Amino acid sequence: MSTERTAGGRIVDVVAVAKRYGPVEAVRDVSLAAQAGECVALVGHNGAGKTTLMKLMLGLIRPSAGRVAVLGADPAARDPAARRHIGFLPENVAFNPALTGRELLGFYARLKGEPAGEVDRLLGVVGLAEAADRRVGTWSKGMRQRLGLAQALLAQPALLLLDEPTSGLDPALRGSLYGLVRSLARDGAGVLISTHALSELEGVADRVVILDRGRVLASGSLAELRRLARLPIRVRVTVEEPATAPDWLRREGARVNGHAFDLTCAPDDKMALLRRVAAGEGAIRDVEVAVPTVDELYAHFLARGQDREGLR
Ligand SMILES: Nc1ncnc2c1ncn2[C@@H]1O[C@H](COP(=O)(O)OP(=O)(O)OP(=O)(O)O)[C@@H](O)[C@H]1O
Repeated sequence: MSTERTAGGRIVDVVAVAKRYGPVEAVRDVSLAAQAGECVALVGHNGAGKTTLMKLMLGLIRPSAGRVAVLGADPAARDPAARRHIGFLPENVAFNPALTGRELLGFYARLKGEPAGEVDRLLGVVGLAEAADRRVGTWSKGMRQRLGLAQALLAQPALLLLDEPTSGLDPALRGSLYGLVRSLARDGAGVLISTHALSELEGVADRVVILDRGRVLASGSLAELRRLARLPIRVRVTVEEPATAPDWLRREGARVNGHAFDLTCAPDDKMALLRRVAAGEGAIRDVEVAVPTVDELYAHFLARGQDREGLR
């Protein structure tokens, strides 16, 4: 196994990078890093700059400003040995439909100098062993996507770049793909995933980088982003009898569903509020606490970014 996978080793370093295509600033002053064993997600709407960042990490394009290092080297230096350590699943995987899964993966394995045994192993890893000898033209989108993932996993890459790997997959297939991603990260790979959907990333991404029109709006773990956003927490208190509910609850809460009151509070005030609710003893039947969803977090950071640029 390559030394680059030593726990905590820097796999990707993007420092103050800009990329311009003529008048279009696809990426502006972006810095991000991924360590060995870490899964980092690039999240953003269409045109946010996710694919451009992946192309920069693959060395397919060069930055207009700033610096990109992958496994300590310039990815655009065209060193084939360094390229072996990078696995890439493009956004739109296209395979020759007349070939079988085994033939296609065998072709990519030969390109990477991998032994034939790896083909069978990887077809098993992505759950395609049984379909391997059918032409991929007869496969579902999810099966083709998993073949793309198997191709990206050839040669045990130290860095895995997955560009919108779950687009078009049903929830069960998304779950199994993300399960695979987690196990690769546990084995020491650095994984970068791009996606439109922040809500998919709970329990998957160690860190999330939210992008909008080429710049980073926020980055951190989902827990850190929640703390940063300070979005209100919703508390629903159900009482035995509204008429005998504590005075403060009737005053401060919004009555819903006959027997319940909705309250909101800042994250730091949550425990104090729950203590007040608990002091209501017999009058209180139930309490539910709802933290902001990841979609609400995403909307918050997008809106904040647009406010700062005077776009709203
Ligand atoms: N080769 C190119 N020439 C000109 N403009 C480009 C080129 N590639 C990308 N862009 C522009 O750069 C911006 C960022 O594009 P990019 O493909 O990186 O976004 P993305 O976040 O991957 O979007 P999507 O979710 O739609 O794939 C867009 O405005 C896009 O039109």
